[in-house]
Amino acid sequence: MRTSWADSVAAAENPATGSSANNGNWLSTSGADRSGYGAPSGGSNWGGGPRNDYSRSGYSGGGGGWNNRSGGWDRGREREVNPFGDDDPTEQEFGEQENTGINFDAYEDIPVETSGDNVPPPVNTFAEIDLGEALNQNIRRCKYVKPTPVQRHAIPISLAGRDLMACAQTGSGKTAAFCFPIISGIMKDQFAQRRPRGRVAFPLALILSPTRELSMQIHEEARKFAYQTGVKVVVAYGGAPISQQLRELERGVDILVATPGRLVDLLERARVSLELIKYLALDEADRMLDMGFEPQIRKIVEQMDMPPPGVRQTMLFSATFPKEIQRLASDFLSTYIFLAVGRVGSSTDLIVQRVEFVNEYDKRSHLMDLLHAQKANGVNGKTKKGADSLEHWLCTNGFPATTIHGDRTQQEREHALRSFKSGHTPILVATDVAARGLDIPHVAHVVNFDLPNDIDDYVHRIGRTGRAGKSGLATAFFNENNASMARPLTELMQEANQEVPAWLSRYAARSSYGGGKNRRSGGGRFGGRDFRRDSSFSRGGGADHYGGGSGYGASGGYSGGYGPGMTSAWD
Ligand SMILES: Nc1ncnc2c1ncn2[C@@H]1O[C@H](COP(=O)(O)OP(=O)(O)OP(=O)(O)O)[C@@H](O)[C@H]1O
Repeated sequence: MRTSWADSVAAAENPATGSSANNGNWLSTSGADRSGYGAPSGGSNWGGGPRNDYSRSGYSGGGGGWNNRSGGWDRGREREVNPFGDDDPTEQEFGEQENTGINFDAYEDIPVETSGDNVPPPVNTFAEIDLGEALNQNIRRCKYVKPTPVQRHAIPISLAGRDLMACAQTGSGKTAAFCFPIISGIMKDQFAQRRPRGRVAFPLALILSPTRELSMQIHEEARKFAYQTGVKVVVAYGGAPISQQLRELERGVDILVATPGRLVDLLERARVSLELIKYLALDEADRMLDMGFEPQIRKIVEQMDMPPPGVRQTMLFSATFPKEIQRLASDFLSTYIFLAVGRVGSSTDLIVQRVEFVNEYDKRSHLMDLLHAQKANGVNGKTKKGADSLEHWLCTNGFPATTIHGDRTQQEREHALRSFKSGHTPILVATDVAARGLDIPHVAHVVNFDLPNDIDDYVHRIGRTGRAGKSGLATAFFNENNASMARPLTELMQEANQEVPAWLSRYAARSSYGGGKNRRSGGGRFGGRDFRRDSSFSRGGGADHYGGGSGYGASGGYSGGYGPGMTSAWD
């Protein structure tokens, strides 16, 4: 999969789609391999936490023990395509190569903070968790040697049936952190096999994400994790023919991965019912609850037939969690645990961040210098932008580029992404439609050609590099127009032990926050901090309560080894 350019740069400009900031950024990639392989699991007990079982019509809740669900994946009538693409899955399963290139030790000293009542203790290995043999085998196939910090904490919490708001660095393995408990929960669920099949699909789990490409990616990952478990994963997103998605749904679905718009469409056509949802996961949850998506999410979660909080289990994940969004999100949760793991690649210094002062009219020639330098280093770049013109300009100047933004057709978007991922086109110019979640191996360089207006958007953009323990480089072009970013950028860089140019510090000293968006949501080393810790938080009446600072009682059903109710430790 590697290409002539060892790595590539993707640039993204930001014309319209998606979130608040409509500026550009750049990524770079070189395709190829990932991660490492993990020791086989042992098999201990389930978390056995205080999750309620929900008695719905005909649903008797899950019994104990493993449910082989032999008929689960289309009840044995269809052959499941091997998502690993190797026809002999036993080969390499317990393979020699483990996680080449991955430096997960970089995550070892990441700060972790949890708050809430009776927080289940973290695990150190996958072997400590009984996820079921089929899932364990897939973990080995994925070459995951050991859980990343967010997985170490989030998986036991979710397996114990607890609601969770988890804030963890970009590229740190959040997808698996919510997929594993969902898949193993469904595998254990006796009822799962007895659901009716027909025109209306009744998924047991719903995973929502803000962009089509991210939904596709989560679907691909989840299919790997669920391979041969009997758990069926289906994806539904806009811009693609609905008929095909309907056919897939009719064949049966356990986990539905969807973008909100297409899901609302399916619900309104009465082709999907959320009545049996046991697990709800929102990826990029802060984005899903900002102004752009909140009404659709409320409609899906609160106004259709989904079981309420406390009946279903809800998991919210993102690298950033502003307090005002946490407040909104708490409507969806019941007695939840807040988990914060580090910030960006920041604490681990995985991403080298540079800021250069570049006047608006100089940006293109500056970019050219950057790309030439990168090429000379044997590294290549791709860019994408709401910036077809930037793409065109790059191409005419000898830098093969493609672009992804909301004005392109879905087919064009997918083609651009494939071309960039494979290394065929080494530069991707992108808008914020590609800022979140996309996991493209070997992105060497993210260039913020136009800085966003929101520091959290910056965090997600630069997070397209420096993933899964690898190092990365991010360059931002800064000028007078970005004055409001000076202070949050300076703070973020300081936290991440980055060199802050003196001129940027001077800008920061002069500028004020002006309130709102760019007030840092994190507090220190985290991309978010439990808003319930604020003195202004009212505890009145709601289902949620916050047990900060307390110890754990045996009543939680856990067998020892608990930390304090709120921990702040270097993991
Ligand atoms: N335990 C593990 N061992 C090795 N690699 C892992 C492990 N868990 C996840 N990965 C790999 O790490 C990469 C990043 O994971 P993922 O895309 O889930 O990150 P993320 O936290 O969701 O990032 P973002 O905030 O950008 O959405 C993926 O390529 C994934 O396969």
